[in-house]
Amino acid sequence: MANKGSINMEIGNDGVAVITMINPPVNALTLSAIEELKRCYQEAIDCDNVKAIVLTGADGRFCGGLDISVMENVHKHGDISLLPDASIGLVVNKIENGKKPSVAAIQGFALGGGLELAMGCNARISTPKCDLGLPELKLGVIPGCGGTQRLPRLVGTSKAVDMLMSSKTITSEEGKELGLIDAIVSSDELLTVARCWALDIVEGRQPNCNSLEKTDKLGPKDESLQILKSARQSYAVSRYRDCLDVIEEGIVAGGYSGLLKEEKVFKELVLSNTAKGLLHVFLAERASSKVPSVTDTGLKPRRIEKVAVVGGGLMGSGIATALIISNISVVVKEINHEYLSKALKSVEANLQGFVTRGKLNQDKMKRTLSLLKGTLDYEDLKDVDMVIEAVNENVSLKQSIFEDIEKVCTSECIFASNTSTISLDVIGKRTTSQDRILGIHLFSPAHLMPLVEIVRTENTSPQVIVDVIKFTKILRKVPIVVKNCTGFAVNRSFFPYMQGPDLLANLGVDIFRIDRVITEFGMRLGPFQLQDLSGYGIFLAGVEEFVAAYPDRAFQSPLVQLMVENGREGKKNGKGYYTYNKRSKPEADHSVLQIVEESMRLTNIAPAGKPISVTDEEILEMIFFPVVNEACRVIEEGIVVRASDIDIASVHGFKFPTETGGVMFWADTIGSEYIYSKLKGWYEAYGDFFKPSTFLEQKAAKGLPLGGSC
Ligand SMILES: C[C@H](O)CC(=O)SCCNC(=O)CCNC(=O)[C@H](O)C(C)(C)COP(=O)(O)OP(=O)(O)OC[C@H]1O[C@@H](n2cnc3c(N)ncnc32)[C@H](O)[C@@H]1OP(=O)(O)O
Repeated sequence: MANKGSINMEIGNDGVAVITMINPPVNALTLSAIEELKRCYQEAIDCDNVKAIVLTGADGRFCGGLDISVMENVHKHGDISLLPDASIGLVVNKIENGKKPSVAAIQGFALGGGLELAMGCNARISTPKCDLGLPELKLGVIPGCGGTQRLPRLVGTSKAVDMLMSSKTITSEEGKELGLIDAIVSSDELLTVARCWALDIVEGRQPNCNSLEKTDKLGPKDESLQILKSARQSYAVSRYRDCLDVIEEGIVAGGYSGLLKEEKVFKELVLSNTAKGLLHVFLAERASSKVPSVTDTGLKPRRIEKVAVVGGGLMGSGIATALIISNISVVVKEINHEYLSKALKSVEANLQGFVTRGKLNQDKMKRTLSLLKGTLDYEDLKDVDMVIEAVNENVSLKQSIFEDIEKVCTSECIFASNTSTISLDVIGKRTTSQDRILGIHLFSPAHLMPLVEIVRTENTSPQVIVDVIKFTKILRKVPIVVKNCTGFAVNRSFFPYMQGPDLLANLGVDIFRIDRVITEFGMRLGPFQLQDLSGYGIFLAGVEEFVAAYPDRAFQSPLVQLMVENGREGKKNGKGYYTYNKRSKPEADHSVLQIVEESMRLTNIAPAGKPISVTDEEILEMIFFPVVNEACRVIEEGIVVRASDIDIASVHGFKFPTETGGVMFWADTIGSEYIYSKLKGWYEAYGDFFKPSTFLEQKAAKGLPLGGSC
C-alpha cells in the first residue's frame, strides 16, 4: 500500500489499482488531494501491472466535492490561480483519457466535484440509497469539473437541467434508472464488483463508455435547445442562466468546448459576491451548532423519541407536524375536546399541504399521522422525553403548566417553552427542574420555517442543550443557541426593521417607494406589505413589547393605530396600505397617504414639516443599518455565540437575502466606519432610534469588521 496523504493507492494481484480518497468527514477534495489523485492515476497508468482502476472514498462516503476551504482561500486572496486544475488536468487527462479504464465505487454520497470525478469514470457502481447531485448553484457557482457536460450526456438534458437548477440530489436507485449508475450492490460487494467491472471493460465484456463523447441521451439538438430555452424563462438569476449557457455550448459545439466554457464561467462566479455570501451561509449554518463549553465537552446527545406538545393552536399544531414528519411520536395535550379535535385536524391539514405540493404521498401521510395522539390528561405525558409548551404568552398559565408537567414526567424529561418573549426563568420559577428548562423558539409556520432559537438560561445543563441541538438536526432545522432577552436574537435584531420604515414614513418618505426599495434589495415583501399580511394586531403587540424592553431607542409611531381607526386591517379585511382582492395581486392604495400625513402631523419629526429628500440607497441604509446596530448589541451582550449566528437568524428567520451572506456579513462588505458615521449623522438629525451602539462605535474606531465571518 502506497500512502499518498489523503489519497491511498493499492494495487491488487488482479491488476486493479484501487485509489481511495481519505479526508474525513466527507472526503472533500483539497488542492493536495487533487494533486495526489493525478499522481496516483499517472502511477497506475504507467505501471505495467495495472490493467484498470477503481476510484472510491473512505469510511462509507465517496466524496463531498471540492473542499470548501479552497474557495474560501480564493475569496480571501481574490486570486483564482489558487483553484486546482481538476477539470482538464485530472478528469479529462488522467481519468477519462488515461488509457486504463476507471470504475467509480460509490458509497454514501457523491456530490459536486465528487460526482464529477465519478462521471469521468467509465462506469459507476453504487451501494443502495446514495445521494448523488451537483449542488454548486446553491454555493453561488456552477460545477467546475465537467458536471454541466457529462450529466446531460448520462441522464438526458431535461433531468440534468432539473438536477442542476434545483441543486437537489437523487438516490442511486433513481440514478440507476436514469443511466447515471451502472449497478447497485451491497457495501460488502462494492469493491469486488467494481474491480470485476473494471476488468470486464478491459476484456471488452462491458462497454468502455466515455461520458463526454456520449450523445444518445442528449437526443435531437433542437429538443435539447428547447429544454434550455424553457428553463431560461423560469430562471432570472444570472448564475442559473450562465449554467444553461454552458450546457448549451456543449450541445452546440461539443463536450470539450463546453468544458472550456464551464471552466471560464466557474472561475468568474467563484469570485462573485453571491458565491462569497452563500459560502458564508453554508459555513455559518454548520458553525451555529457548535457551542463552546457545551458541544466540545464530549457529551453525547440522548435520543428524543417521544414529545408532548402542550397547546395545539397555530404554533402547537405546526410544531407537532414538524415532529411527526421527522418520525418523532407526538402527544398533543389540549384543555377540551373541541380544541383537541381542532389541533389534530390542523396537523392533518398541514400534512395534506405536503401531499398537495408533492412532498408526501397519501400512504406516507397515513403512516406519519399514526405517530400523533391527542390527550386531555397530563397522565399521558408520563413517558415522553420532552415537553414543548406552546400556549398563549400568559405567564401564570405557562408557570402552572410547568408545575403540572413536573409532577407527571420523568426526572430526565426536558421541559421546553416556545415562548418568543417571556423569560424562561420566570416560566420555570415554580419548578425544581431549572437545569432541564430551556426555550425552543420556532417560527411560524413551524413545520416549514427552518430556524430554531434554542434559548438557554444560566441553569440549563449542557447535556440538555446538546440533546436539543441534535433534536433540531433530526427535524432538519438550523439551530442557533441564544441567551434569554426580550426578542432573543431574531426578533430583537429585527425589531428596528419594524420601526425604521414607520419612522421614514413619518419623515415623509413614500411608503410604496420604501417597499419597492426593500423588495428590489431581495426581501420577499416590503415592510408595509408585511404589516398588512402579518396583521396590525401582531405588529402593535410586538412594538409595545419592544418599547417596554428597549425604551431608549424605540420610535413611537401612531401610523398603524391610525390605520386601525380608519377601518383598515390589512389583508384581513382586504384594506391596508394595499388593497387585497382574491383574483388579483395586491395594489397600492394611494388614499392611505392621507393617513400617513395625519401621522406625520402628530409626530412632527420631519424637518420644517417637509418630507426629507433621500436616495433609494439611503432608504435601504436607514432601514437596515439600525438592524445591524441592534445586532451589534446582541453580540456585545453575548446573546448569541458568534456574529455569524445573526447571519443565520437573519437569513432563515427574517428572510434577509441569502446571497448577501446575512445581515452582519453584508454589513462587513460595507464597513463598520461607514455604517457608524451614517447612523451618527441620523442620530443627530432624527433622534435616539439611530444612536450607534458602543460595540459598533468601537469597531468603527479601530476600522474592524463586525465579525460576520465564522
Ligand atoms: C469544482 C466543483 O464543481 C465545485 C464543488 O465541488 S463545490 C462543493 C460541492 N459540494 C457540496 O456542495 C456538498 C456540501 N456538503 C453537504 O451538502 C453536506 O455537508 C454533506 C451532504 C456532504 C454531508 O452532510 P452532513 O452529514 O449533514 O454533514 P455536515 O454537517 O453538512 O458536514 C459535515 C462536515 O463536513 C464539512 N463539509 C461538508 N462538505 C464539505 C466540503 N465540500 N468541503 C469541506 N468541508 C465540507 C462541513 O463543513 C462539516 O464540517 P464540521 O463538522 O466542521 O462542521
